[in-house]
Amino acid sequence: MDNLGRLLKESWVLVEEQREKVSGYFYARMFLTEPRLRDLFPVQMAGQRDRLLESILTAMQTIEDPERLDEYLRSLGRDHRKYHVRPEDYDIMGDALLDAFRTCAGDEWTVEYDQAWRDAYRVIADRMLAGAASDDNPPFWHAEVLTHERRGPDIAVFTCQPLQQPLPYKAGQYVSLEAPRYQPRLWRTYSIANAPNDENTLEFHVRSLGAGWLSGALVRRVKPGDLLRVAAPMGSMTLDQTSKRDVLCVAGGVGLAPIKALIEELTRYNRTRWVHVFYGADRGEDLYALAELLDLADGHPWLSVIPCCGDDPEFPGEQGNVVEVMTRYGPWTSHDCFVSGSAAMVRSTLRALAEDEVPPTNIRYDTFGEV
Ligand SMILES: NC(=O)C1=CN([C@@H]2O[C@H](COP(=O)(O)OP(=O)(O)OC[C@H]3O[C@@H](n4cnc5c(N)ncnc54)[C@H](O)[C@@H]3O)[C@@H](O)[C@H]2O)C=CC1
Repeated sequence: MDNLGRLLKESWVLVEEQREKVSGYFYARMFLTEPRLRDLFPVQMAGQRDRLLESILTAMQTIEDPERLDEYLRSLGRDHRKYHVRPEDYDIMGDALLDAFRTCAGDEWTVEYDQAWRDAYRVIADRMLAGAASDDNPPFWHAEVLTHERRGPDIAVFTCQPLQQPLPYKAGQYVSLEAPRYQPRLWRTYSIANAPNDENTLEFHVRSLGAGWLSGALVRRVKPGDLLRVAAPMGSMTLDQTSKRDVLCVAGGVGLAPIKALIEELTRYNRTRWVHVFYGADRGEDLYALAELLDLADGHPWLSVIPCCGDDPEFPGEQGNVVEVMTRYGPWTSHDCFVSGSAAMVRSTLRALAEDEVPPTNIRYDTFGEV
């Protein structure tokens, strides 16, 4: 690791236990300096606070992979066009962030750490600005909800269609969504669950265990005819069409969404690569898209789908969580691996694949900064 990476990681340790304090201080300082920026954020800030730190974490996790970091920051910049952020706002945010770190870290914060974050922030801001400047698409798309289907008490599958122009993306990517009618200015990321198609429709799978926030509205309130806003696509969990390796997909719960998009994409050109999909949920009734997956497997001999349940002894398929089951079928050493689910599930899968000695470059996942 180079010196900058070391300084960032060392200094992060001083603040990581105090994330809430850091983000509280950051937003307070930023809104004090530029009250106009307050209007970009939702009335209730509680669900918003972690977003900034998640992005910083993702950037730090990719710092040793310059190509991935560059693409991540550029797409984050494209995504941030939805806020109508001005270049000078980036300076205000950078000052507020450094101030928050300094205040929360206390005496152990050094001049070296300060300079390291200043340098890193400059790189981050420049790449995000470059990403935003090179994007000819609108800052966000208005999309009309076409279908909305509840699949159990907490899960919905819905489709929408961008109105002004198609939204170009790659299978496996995710976007920020806003439902202005129900939760104005509250943007959250969701993976697109279908491969790009001629009708330009986008499918989403959402689970919400509580009543509040955006997922709650998307599951329980949104209906056909509603308008959503969709920001620029992001994410690196995409297929390399030139790869000859077989494919392993590991999906936990609604983490199936990007995996389903990848499978759809593969059905268009794949003839030669074996594709194994492990799809896990706690109970059989939570495997909300199993029938569709099995239909796809029926039509494509290269595709096998292995459903599993961790908490349903009556389930006729595999028993155990998706990582345990996938491990039983391994090793996966020479596969291209795609992993999607909760942060804990992704972490556990990465550990299992490391034991199989899968090269990290053959593993794709997007965790929105949580792993
Ligand atoms: N691109 C991505 O990575 C995406 C991630 N997600 C995330 O996927 C998650 C899905 O949530 P739910 O549907 O509620 O599913 P869930 O969290 O109930 O988990 C479903 C299954 O995943 C496995 N699993 C979960 N935690 C595990 C662990 N620690 N170790 C081993 N296996 C584990 C188990 O088989 C479990 O039955 C959410 O956190 C969501 O944010 C959703 C869409 C895309």
